[in-house]
Amino acid sequence: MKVIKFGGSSLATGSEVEKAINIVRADPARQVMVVSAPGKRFSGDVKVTDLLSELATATQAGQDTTTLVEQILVRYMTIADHFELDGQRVGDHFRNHLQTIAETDYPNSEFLFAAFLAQGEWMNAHLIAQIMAKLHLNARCVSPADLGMVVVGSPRQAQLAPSSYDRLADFPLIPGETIVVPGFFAFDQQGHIAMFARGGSDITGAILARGLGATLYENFTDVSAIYAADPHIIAHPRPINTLTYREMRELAYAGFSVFNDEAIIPAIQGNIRINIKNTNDPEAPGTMIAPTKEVNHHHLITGIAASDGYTVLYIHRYLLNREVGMTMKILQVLAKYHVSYDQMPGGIDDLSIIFAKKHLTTTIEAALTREITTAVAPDRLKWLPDLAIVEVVGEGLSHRTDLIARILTQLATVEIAPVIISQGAARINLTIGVDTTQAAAAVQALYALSEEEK
Ligand SMILES: Nc1ncnc2c1ncn2[C@@H]1O[C@H](COP(=O)(O)OP(=O)(O)O)[C@@H](O)[C@H]1O
Ligand SMILES: N[C@@H](CC(=O)OP(=O)(O)O)C(=O)O
Repeated sequence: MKVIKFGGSSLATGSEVEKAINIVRADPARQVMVVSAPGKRFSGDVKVTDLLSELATATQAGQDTTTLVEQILVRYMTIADHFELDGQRVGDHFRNHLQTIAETDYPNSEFLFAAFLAQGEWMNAHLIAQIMAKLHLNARCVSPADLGMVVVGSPRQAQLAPSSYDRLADFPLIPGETIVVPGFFAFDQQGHIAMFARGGSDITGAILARGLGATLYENFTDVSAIYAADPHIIAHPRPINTLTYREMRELAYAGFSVFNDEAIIPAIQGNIRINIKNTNDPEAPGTMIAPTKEVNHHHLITGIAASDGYTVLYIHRYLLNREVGMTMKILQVLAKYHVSYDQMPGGIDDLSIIFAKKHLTTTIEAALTREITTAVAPDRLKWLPDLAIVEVVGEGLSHRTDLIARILTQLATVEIAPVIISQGAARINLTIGVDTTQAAAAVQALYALSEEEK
């Protein structure tokens, strides 16, 4: 059995949904179809999930939401029309459904927000199951709750409760039948909707692949492969045949938005290979994400990713490394404000804590400055805003002693002086912090190096 997930970029229009359904019917092993909400139809278009985010905000503010609701519904009605389903009926059904969502009481605004955002996937899964039934395919929509998925934690960034896997293992898949499952959300113990992180339909697919014992997790999107660099930064970058889980996780974390970084974890736990493929070119082999691979000696650097939106807190104090418990005191302050950090490189007298900006506010920054100053009395403490992380990734990075030197020299040739450099003992990635304005230039320079480095 295979789990097959289609991203919003593959389900934005009726003709794309048709391609997706044809891909599912081409292989009877594709018994579990996970769907996202309709994505952008053209550059500048708005994803349904983003429209739902606006709807949540407008509903909370007590504004008139009629136009916004119709803007969302027309996306589904157009897809229904493509298959000669009654678009008006689909629209009426979903309008009532969104009305119910708006009238429900939620424990707080976070739950309300999650409940609204989840509806993009909910409506798409219901519509696609109806379309498949009209096409005389044996398909039905199954909710994450019916599968036994239960989530815990923040309603906007939920995690699967591990006990879900016991229930998933007992879910009876029927030979010859495809279940259509909405991605991106599930319910908590109290029955409230909670969503995974944005891009989280990939996570649902990976959970189902592990929990239902799939032989393969196929992830269909709008590119024919994962490329060695973001195609928005490099024109026609080199496609990658195989990535290891570790490589994918590092690259996804640092900007390869084609696959969600959290979604690799269930695949690792279940030892399930992931095949990224193109809905518009389903015969192309795509990229395989696997536990191990043969190192490509022509390209020891597998990929280069960049992501902006980071801030560094730099703390300097002489003999910092001698004082037992110093780091713990800093971490206690972070824990008090529920702030997680991304990385913490350091020297003998200083520490640099890298935060994703989305985890900070000006109030939190001020509180951290105040309390860390009290806790460890630094000689110097300063915030360095506007950091981008450039991640150079490859299982082969340790195969040449001069590779790290060449990476840094290459950056120097384009006059980029890294703010931060960090390499873990696994030696599969080099993290380079640069000013946000230099991120694209750094990727271009390092991609050129990865092409010439033999
Ligand atoms: N290294 C990369 N290789 C391929 N695509 C990438 C890469 N980095 C970023 N992307 C972008 O990821 C997009 C696919 O992700 P996304 O739009 O989230 O798809 P989906 O809606 O199918 O989940 C591609 O269209 C491409 O612009
Ligand atoms: N629709 C959700 C979940 C998702 O995974 O979407 P996509 O598959 O289009 O990246 C989002 O936009 O975050």
